[in-house]
Amino acid sequence: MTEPFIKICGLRTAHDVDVAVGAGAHAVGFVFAPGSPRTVDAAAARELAARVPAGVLTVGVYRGQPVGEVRRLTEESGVRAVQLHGDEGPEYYEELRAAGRTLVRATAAHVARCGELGEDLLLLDAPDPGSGKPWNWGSAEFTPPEGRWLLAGGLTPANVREALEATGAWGVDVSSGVERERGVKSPELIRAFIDAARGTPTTPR
Ligand SMILES: O=C(O)c1ccccc1N[C@@H]1O[C@H](COP(=O)(O)O)[C@@H](O)[C@H]1O
Repeated sequence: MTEPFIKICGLRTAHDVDVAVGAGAHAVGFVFAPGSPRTVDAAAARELAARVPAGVLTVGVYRGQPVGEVRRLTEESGVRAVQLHGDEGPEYYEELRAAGRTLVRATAAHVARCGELGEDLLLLDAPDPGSGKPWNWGSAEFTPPEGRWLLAGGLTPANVREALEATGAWGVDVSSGVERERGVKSPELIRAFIDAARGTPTTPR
């Protein structure tokens, strides 16, 4: 199995960003969706994103927000990718594509293949994103989509490897499973998650 793409989401402190990047995350996420314990504003995200090297993707996370608001927060923060957790249609995706962003479509629905709405990456998530609750990715009824897709929803250092092997996902995304309390990241769990996703034993650092 090749190394999976690993995104650590819901980061709010410079230290957590440095830990995730230093441990080998391929992407880091900043939540702009209102009502989350992880929500940051554009100015805070801009400072955090400025710490991230060019080879690591910065992602703004949105849920059901008007496209103008998504464009504004994305431009003000400088994040390179947009992750959409709503029921946006192809025109919405097209407008953001024209603005030059990488597009991540997040959904709990069955999707046959990545790219149907013009997205670059598909993210299959639980119905209640960011809740830490898993879904039935391990069941016989789940048919993985074609193309590049990320698995999220209730992943932890203890189950991420099994999840990757069971589903064949191209990558994984996590928030709750690397927190010591809701909205507060644990550097140790971030490192353990990345090591586990890669299939390497965790070493104390
Ligand atoms: O993290 C949030 O609070 C959030 C809020 C609104 C939309 C998406 C959100 N996070 C996404 O949810 C999954 C992580 O889920 P879990 O906590 O690991 O179960 C991931 O895709 C985040 O980007």
